[in-house]
Amino acid sequence: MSALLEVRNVSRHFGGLKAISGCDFSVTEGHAHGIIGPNGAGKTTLFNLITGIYKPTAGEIVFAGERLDGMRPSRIALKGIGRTFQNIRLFKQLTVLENVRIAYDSQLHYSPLEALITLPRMGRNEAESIAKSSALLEAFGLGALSDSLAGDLPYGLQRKLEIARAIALKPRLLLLDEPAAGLNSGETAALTEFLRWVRTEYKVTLLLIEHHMHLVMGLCDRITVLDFGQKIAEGTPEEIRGNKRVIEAYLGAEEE
Ligand SMILES: Nc1ncnc2c1ncn2[C@@H]1O[C@H](COP(=O)(O)OP(=O)(O)OP(=O)(O)O)[C@@H](O)[C@H]1O
Repeated sequence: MSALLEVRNVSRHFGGLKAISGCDFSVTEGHAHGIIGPNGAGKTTLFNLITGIYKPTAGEIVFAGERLDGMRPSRIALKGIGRTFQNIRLFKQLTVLENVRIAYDSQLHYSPLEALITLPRMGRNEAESIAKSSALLEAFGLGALSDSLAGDLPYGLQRKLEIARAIALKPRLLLLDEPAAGLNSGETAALTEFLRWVRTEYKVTLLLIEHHMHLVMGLCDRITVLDFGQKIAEGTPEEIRGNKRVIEAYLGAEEE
């Protein structure tokens, strides 16, 4: 299987702080790939580099054979990289359906806001975006909640909705920043199954940052471990579980 994403010798410094230093790894198409590491290791910075929020200080980021570094975030999203955030970013005052429609409508030639405000002009496009959004919500088990306000959903379902909105844009690669944050162990187990389903159903490669080891070990084909901005290990869940440097990095973090 080929590499869908290649991070080549990437660094990002903030003044004197080396948030990411000479980081090298690749994500195989079809895999679920985990990024783990203690707090402040540089995981979110890495996501911000891949999605174009930050430009690398050095190095290259290649997606499907094309250099991404230097491209604007909106272009990178159109290339097929979706993302969910550590702190869920939904439009909480809009309904569940509207949250997904915004994703579909953003692919049309008018602005998402226009799409929601000037409804009579939309005609066929409107009907189509509602139908597609409704079908996606049904598939995600959120169909019955279409008319609820997103902000009224329990936390776990808000996470699911954020993933649905990302999937609406048909990404080839989906970046998930701590998808199990704030979930209990039962909910985390359900999320693990759910992400497995998402990967297969929508043929999407997953790259996820996560602290819940059950999820990482249960879902990921490969894991990259960061500490102080550097890759300290990479391998299968079994290899990572027994890696001395990884154990030391985590024990060090616990002692602090
Ligand atoms: N925009 C920024 N300006 C200055 N420093 C930053 C910036 N973004 C991140 N950093 C620093 O870079 C380092 C890595 O931060 P980052 O958020 O990437 O870590 P993380 O591994 O995602 O941590 P956590 O698990 O706590 O989310 C930290 O020391 C952080 O303070």
